[in-house]
Amino acid sequence: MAALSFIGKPISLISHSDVRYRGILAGIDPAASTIQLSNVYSMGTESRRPPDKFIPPVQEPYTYIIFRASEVKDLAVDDPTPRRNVHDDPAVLGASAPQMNTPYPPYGSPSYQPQAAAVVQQQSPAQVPAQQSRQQPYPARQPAAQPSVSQQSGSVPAQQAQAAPAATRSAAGSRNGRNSSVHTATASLETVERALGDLRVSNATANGAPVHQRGSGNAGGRRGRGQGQEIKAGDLRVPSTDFDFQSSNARFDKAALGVSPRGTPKSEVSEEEATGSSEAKEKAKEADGETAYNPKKSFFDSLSSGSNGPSADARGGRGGGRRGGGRNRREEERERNVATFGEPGGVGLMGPGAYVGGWGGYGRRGGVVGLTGGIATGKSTVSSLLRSHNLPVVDADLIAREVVQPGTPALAQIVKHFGEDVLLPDGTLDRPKLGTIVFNDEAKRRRLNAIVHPAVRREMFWSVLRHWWRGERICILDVPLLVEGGLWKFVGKVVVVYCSAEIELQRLMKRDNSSRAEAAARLNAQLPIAEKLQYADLVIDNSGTLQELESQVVLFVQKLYREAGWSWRISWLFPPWGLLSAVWTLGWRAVRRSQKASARRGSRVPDFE
Ligand SMILES: CC(C)(COP(=O)(O)OP(=O)(O)OC[C@H]1O[C@@H](n2cnc3c(N)ncnc32)[C@H](O)[C@@H]1O)[C@@H](O)C(=O)NCCC(=O)NCCS
Ligand SMILES: Nc1ncnc2c1ncn2[C@@H]1O[C@H](COP(=O)(O)OP(=O)(O)OP(=O)(O)O)[C@@H](O)[C@H]1O
Repeated sequence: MAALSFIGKPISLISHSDVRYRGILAGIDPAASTIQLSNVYSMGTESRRPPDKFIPPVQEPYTYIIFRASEVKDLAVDDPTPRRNVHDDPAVLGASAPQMNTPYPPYGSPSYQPQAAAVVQQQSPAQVPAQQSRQQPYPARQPAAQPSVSQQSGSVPAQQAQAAPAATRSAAGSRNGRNSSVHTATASLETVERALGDLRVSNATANGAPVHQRGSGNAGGRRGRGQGQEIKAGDLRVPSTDFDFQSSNARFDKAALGVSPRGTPKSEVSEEEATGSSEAKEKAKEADGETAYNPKKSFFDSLSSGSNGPSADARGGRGGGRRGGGRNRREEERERNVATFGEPGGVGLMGPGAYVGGWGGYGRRGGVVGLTGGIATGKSTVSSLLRSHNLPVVDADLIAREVVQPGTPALAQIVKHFGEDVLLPDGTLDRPKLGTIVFNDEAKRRRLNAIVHPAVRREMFWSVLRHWWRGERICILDVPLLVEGGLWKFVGKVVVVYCSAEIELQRLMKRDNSSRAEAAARLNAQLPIAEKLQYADLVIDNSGTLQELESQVVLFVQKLYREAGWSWRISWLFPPWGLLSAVWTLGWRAVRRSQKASARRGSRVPDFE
């Protein structure tokens, strides 16, 4: 877990071939014993090798490279300062435009492979159309051809390239022995994790910050993670002191990923697009090329005040699909929610302003909490835990099932666009069949989204209002596409349930009993988890055991309740106050976002963009 805390940090990695790579730590896969970096620059051998064995740097960044841990010689967390432009460096003759918004590309694409044996897979962004790279962060197939040294030789003359750039201090440090941030990863991922774990401890101590003991404490970095290695129930210690989420989140350094939150989410298409009018198609094109947030397509901006909710008997649905157990659980939870909060449709007096106002008074401090993550990172598991702590959860997946029950307008639209074939004999939606269609065809998925999402939004809106009306001070929105749909801007907190893409894939395959290709198709339909981290106010790291997850959730709940305090009551009793504070909250968040964005612009380390 300690090593994972460096996800999102700039890393310098030296392979046994003496090539140094700089990139953002995007994942560590204990099963495959690999380390993934994104936005990677190959710095070449610099002066670690004699001139006749010199390998020059490559100017173009690679969207990602996966390294064999056993072939990693040195690993360092790069000091982001000084912030230099590559053009300031005498070694650099020229450079491509900084890479923005480049998540993991498809593993299966034909790609050039760097020479170092440490490299398992890599992808040059130039070879991946922006949209494709966005859409296919995870491989459905195995990697392409092996490295070619000649291809790697960049246009930088050896002599110039040999002058080690100033920004490569940590690697230089490793050459000259060791600087404080360099650790040797001799032969295993465990060692890499330990090195990072030790580094974390030493950094915290050096900064005067307390070294936080959580669960199994720093030993977490040393124990084998995941892969069924469970800690005994008796080993689980829930600390009585408050968990320092702030410093925990600081470890998931969003800015270090170098992708502006404004730039990444892919907006959803409108209902018009589903009908395929030319104007709508134009809009869809814009959406594809669009990098900035588009309020017209954001979640709440397209809210309708009319309820289009499902009939009471819509609940329950087929449930099964490919993950029957999970769905049954959701349905049971839904039953409990209904028992507690009643059927949808009761509250109709307040518009969206009141909704935000109702929650906005403590939006910053809890209120409506957006829970998201990648597919199968554990959102539902976290939701269940939150419910067991009596927190109300509005589940977008569940609502998405309700709004397509027989007799609903959304189902009629689906049949119109996808044909009767997507119906089962009993008239319900054949979810696995539709899933196979839409997760392998982006246009069709967007069309489905355009049909289903507006109905989901409306229902979620009313659902949250009901919770507020009933005096719930906290409401969790479990929305897989929170970031993609733009809703993240309208919640008080964004909580991302994280695990590495590989763990995600493994859990998805296991849960759905699906092939790697099927699972990858689903995973690729979403923004990569590493990118979602950038939107997080809090990260729940679900890379470890369920017990570890549970202890994080316990602390998270304590924090939520404490932060919610009492001030929410004012908003509840006096809605205009709620409205005002909502405006304040949203304004405050917008200012924070733009401050962060300009800070990022001002302090950009081009190598990591
Ligand atoms: C395609 C459908 C019929 C497949 O149903 P199935 O029962 O196999 O999957 P289920 O609905 O349980 O979804 C499982 C997970 O897939 C992911 N997912 C679902 N839909 C989408 C989508 N349109 N885009 C990206 N990821 C999606 C989410 O992480 C979700 O948690 C169904 O997912 C669907 O109707 N999707 C469109 C509605 C939607 O976007 N739902 C997500 C929350 S609003
Ligand atoms: N810490 C863990 N260790 C092992 N398995 C886990 C852990 N957390 C979750 N799982 C399992 O991983 C699978 C995915 O979890 P879950 O269904 O909660 O994910 P999700 O994010 O809600 O998925 P989706 O996006 O499809 O809704 C489930 O089978 C769950 O039991």
